[in-house]
Order: sequence, then structure tokens, then C-alpha cells
Amino acid sequence: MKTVIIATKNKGKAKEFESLFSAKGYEVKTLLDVPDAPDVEETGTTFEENAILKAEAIAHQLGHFVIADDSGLIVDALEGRPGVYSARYAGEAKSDEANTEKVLRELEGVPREARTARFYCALALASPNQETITVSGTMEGLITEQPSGTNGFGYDPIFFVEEQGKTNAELTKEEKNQISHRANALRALDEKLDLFLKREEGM
Ligand SMILES: O=P(O)(O)OP(=O)(O)OP(=O)(O)OC[C@H]1O[C@@H](n2cnc3c(O)ncnc32)[C@H](O)[C@@H]1O
Ligand SMILES: [Mg+2]
Repeated sequence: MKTVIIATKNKGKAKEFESLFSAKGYEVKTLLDVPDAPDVEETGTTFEENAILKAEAIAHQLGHFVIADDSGLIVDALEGRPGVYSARYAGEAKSDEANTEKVLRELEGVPREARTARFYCALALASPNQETITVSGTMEGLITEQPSGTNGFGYDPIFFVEEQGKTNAELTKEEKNQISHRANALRALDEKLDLFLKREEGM
């Protein structure tokens, strides 16, 4: 089986990449399987920049091609916050609960029609041998007034998808993986990934 390494320490992302890639016949490894993987500082001002920083640092360290994911929630009424600061929005502890509570608090009194938001996912594919490739994907939704559902991770319990009439955390893993920003970004990577891997084999 072909293996792909995802440069992430986020368990929620790791699980999603496992199902998304197993459908393509790949086995997934993440930095959760690499005990001494460095923490890469996310100093970029865009998701793409941060994805490139993580992918290139880890590809260099492992001497192998890797995919990194930088993603987050963009809330219109908050001028795009939490954005690239999504993981640490309520502090360094990176608590999903504290982060969602902070967004809900900041949106108190904001009417439904003004609670529009989107998830954004930038993926970077990097190798010591080739130029880095980036792609992105989004998904649209509304921020609820309270959390609902236990599936998924991060901001999923407060992200309502109108077409499904459910929050992301009420969708099954399979349902989310059809429509998520991560799935959409991976679709954009599909063709480029094959070409990239072919070139990798020739090196
Ligand atoms: O950098 P890595 O190790 O991949 O893990 P991280 O959790 O720090 O990941 P990011 O820097 O990309 O921050 C993304 C944050 O955005 C949120 N997020 C991203 N994708 C999400 C999704 O599909 N559902 C809910 N929240 C998501 C979640 O809070 C993440 O912690
Ligand atoms: Mg991070």
C-alpha cells in the first residue's frame, strides 16, 4: 500500500485524512506517529504561507514528501477572525471548547443572517526534491447560538451547514468528508498529487 505523511499533530485532522486517503488506496501517517517531530512555528499571515512552512520544514526533516494542512474558521461579523489564529484563538492551550465559546461570546446579539462563516483549508505538498504545490478548499455555513453534536473536532459543533440542516458535528464522518473544506482542497490536489508522486518515483 502507498503511504502518505501528513505533517499534522491534530487528531481530528489525522482521522479525516485517514478516511479521505484510504478511499484512494493510501495509508496515512501523521506526526502523531513521529514522536520527536518538531513544532513548526506558524508565523505566516495566510493559511497558504503556514501550510508551506509546516510542509517544507517536515519534508526537510524527514527527507520525504509530506502534505501539511493549515485551516481555520473565517467569521464575517468578526472581520475574518479567528482566521489563521483558529487553533489558539482562546489561548495557547488550543482548547476546542474555549475557542468555540469565545466565538459564541463575540457573536452574542448578532442576528442569524449576519452569522455567515466559512472554513478554509490550504494544503501544501512539499518534498526535498521538488517545488512545493499549494491548493485550497472552502465550505460555507452559519455560526449557531450554541454548540450541537459530538462528531468532528474544533469549531464543528457551532458550524451549521444549511443544505444538511445540521452542524458539522452532527454530520457523520462520511457526510462531512463529502463536503468539507478539507475534502474540497484534496479534490483540487488530486491530479497534481499523481503527477508529483510520479516525479518523486523518478528521483
Ligand atoms: O498545525 P497542525 O499540527 O496541523 O494542527 P492545528 O490544530 O494547530 O491546526 P491549524 O494550525 O491548521 O489550526 C486549525 C484550527 O482550525 C480549526 N479547524 C480546522 N479544520 C476544522 C474542521 O474541519 N472542523 C472544525 N474546526 C476546524 C481547528 O480549531 C484547528 O485547530
Ligand atoms: Mg497549527
